[in-house]
Amino acid sequence: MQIIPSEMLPGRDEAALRRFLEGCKEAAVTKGHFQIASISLEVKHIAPLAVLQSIYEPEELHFYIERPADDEAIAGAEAVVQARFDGPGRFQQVQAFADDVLENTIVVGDLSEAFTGPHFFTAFSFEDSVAEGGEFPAATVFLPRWQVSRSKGKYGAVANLKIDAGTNLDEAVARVWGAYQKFGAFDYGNDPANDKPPEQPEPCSRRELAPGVFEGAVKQALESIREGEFEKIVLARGIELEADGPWQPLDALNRLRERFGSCFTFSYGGGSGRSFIGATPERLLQIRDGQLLTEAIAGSAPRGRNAGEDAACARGLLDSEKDLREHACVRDSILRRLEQVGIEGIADASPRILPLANVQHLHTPIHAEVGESVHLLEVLSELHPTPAVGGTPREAAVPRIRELEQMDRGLYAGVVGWFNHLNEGEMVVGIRSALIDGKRAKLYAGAGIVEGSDAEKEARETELKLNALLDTL
Ligand SMILES: C=C(O[C@H]1C=CC=C(C(=O)O)[C@@H]1O)C(=O)O
Repeated sequence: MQIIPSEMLPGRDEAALRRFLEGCKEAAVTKGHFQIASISLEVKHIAPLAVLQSIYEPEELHFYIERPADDEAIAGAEAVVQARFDGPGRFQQVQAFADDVLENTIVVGDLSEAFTGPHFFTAFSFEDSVAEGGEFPAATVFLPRWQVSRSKGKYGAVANLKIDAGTNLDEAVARVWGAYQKFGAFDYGNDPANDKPPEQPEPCSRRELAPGVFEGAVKQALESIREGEFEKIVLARGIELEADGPWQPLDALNRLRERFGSCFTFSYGGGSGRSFIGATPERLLQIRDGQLLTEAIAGSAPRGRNAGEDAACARGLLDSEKDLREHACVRDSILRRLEQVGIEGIADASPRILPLANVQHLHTPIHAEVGESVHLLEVLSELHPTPAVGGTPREAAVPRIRELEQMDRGLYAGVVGWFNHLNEGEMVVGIRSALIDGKRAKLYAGAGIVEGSDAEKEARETELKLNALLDTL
């Protein structure tokens, strides 16, 4: 990646922008390869979700992630370059694709703040491969044409353009200049969608994706655990809702982020009119400044109706031998997997409580230092799926999941997130999520099964987890 000194910052005037893009075109001709021109600008207050909503096109790729508690949000829309992969090598393929794009990227602008420069957005399904005709590919990666972000009181906008020998520079300049004017002083009042309150369709039917399967699957899994086939497996159930009108995924997202401020609220649109949205508590991986954060979240209890009942539920969870065992499976597996890629994770010996609006969990944060030689996607490929959504041992448990659940998980319990050229990124686990497709929404929730689990109780737990999305939709 080539970085042009920021004094040459285009966007402050159109002539400088043209000179920068002319340079990119010359590079494209010389190298015989398209160049990505990436322009980063600090802008005045901007609300990434509102901007995304104003440019949202169901047929275009988009990505959004926010954790209100961190005061950070990033949105990207329209793919300037994209790729899809399938199979066990998908993480490596995404990395190779991004490396190739970055080799041919020329960056200019305000690069000192978070979320500046080009960012890649990704979505990985739970399984390595998806069946032909699946709703989303097993791996998608794209570099957006427009990216807007908020990070601790700073706001940024990035435009990425693909420039080759045939690019019409007048059009390219007009496009970026127009976007700069728009994002530089974004006018929320200009969006006709803001004139009326969001319309919320009413769900009119609900059906199980695999009727009558869940509790039987838990019993079968317990049998396999007793026979020593595996120690833990996470089994999920899915429901499909149909509404009297199309769901508005970004309106739903707005409600999710209000309710689940400590969760990662995300939306990924695959360009087929479908959106995968959710509010997940689970960070699979964050790397920034060479520091890695991940966490074990497993073991669940309801929230109480008052402080006393809530504390009693929390105490019950912290004292539950079964939940502690279920949790330890996840923590120990993450530490082992990190070790496989030469990373020493540091974790407390006993978990704490993570309270969410609808449920509470056992939680162990894990942190580590990562050397420059380990790529984020390499760590990701080792970690996914953790036993919080898969099982232990992974090789024995994960292949049984589809057979026991009798449904396709798709992106549920997969991974969504972003990464950049600095080997920084944030990847979260796609649980507490819904796949929205017009009037239809598929919602999934799972529960960890270990010796001592009770099928009925686990079914109730999945109901509690489903509520996160049900209440919102
Ligand atoms: C698989 C899910 O939750 C996982 C994450 C946290 C706690 C879990 C549990 O207690 O079973 C699950 O492992 C889900 O919400 O669909």
